[in-house]
Amino acid sequence: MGSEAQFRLPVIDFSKQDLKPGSPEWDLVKSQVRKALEDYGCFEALFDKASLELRNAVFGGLKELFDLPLETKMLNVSDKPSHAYIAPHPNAPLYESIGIEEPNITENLESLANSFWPQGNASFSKSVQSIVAHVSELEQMVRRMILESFGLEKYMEEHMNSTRYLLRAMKYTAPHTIETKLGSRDHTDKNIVTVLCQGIEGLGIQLKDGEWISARPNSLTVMIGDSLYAWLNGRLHTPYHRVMMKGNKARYSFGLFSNPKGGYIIKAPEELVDEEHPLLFKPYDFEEFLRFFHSNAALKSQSAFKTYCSV
Ligand SMILES: O=C(O)CCC(=O)C(=O)O
Ligand SMILES: [Fe+2]
Repeated sequence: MGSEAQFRLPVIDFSKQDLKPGSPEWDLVKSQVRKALEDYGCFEALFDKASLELRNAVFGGLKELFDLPLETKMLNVSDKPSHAYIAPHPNAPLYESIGIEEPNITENLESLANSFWPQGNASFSKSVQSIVAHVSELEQMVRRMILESFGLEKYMEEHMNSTRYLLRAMKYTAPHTIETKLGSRDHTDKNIVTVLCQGIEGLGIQLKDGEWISARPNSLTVMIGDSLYAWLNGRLHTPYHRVMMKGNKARYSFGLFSNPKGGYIIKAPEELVDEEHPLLFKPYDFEEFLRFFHSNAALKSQSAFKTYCSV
């Protein structure tokens, strides 16, 4: 990990002024997105609206957040285990994270800031609100392009309305070592689309041939999760990824995850199922799957997702 030559993810430019559905620029980017997601399951997005200045302001806010006492961070309670505060754990001693549900709703962000800081934290709320607005715009463009590229326009509204966002902020403590240490073990994401933003290097992505490559420091990485893989009946790739750490710098990152809403049944459209492409997954409810994922039964299986809903 770590040498320039390894920064080999496809890079796709979303910063063009007139990137509007139907324009030639849109169609060009759409074909790049489709190809990258078939081959890698992810790509690096260039998106000026989520500027470096704004990202640095967010990372500054996250540092303040993670510097709070443990008892304060534990106040971020949620009935969903993956949405709450996760403290460093013997299996992942460098990692801690905080989930923010529906961060695109201003009141959610403000009530979170109020639970951490007695007077709130206006600059934290403002920068997070702004990055979420831009990154969710990018996420929606990507999904729109994916559906269009498969000729699934008639499902667009249903698909867009069947998800909600989760923002997860992450801190990886510096290991103070020369050799690399595991920050977060290899996994595929369970949701629809993830957009990850890292302040410094550390994110590794596994290629289809098993080789690991690094995402660039300061990059925005867009990747596909298991639920979109299932909905598309396996047409795009879901990449394994992990975080490796070395040296003396703490690493901050955040991910905006589009998650299927509870109660919505994920089922591949009939257009994607035929003799050549038999149905891969039984229709399922994401929140029921999450309950299975956090149960003991899931711990025993290689891939909880496949155990839960493979045909
Ligand atoms: O910190 C990162 O860059 C990766 C985090 C990740 O893979 C996840 O939260 O699912
Ligand atoms: Fe992940």
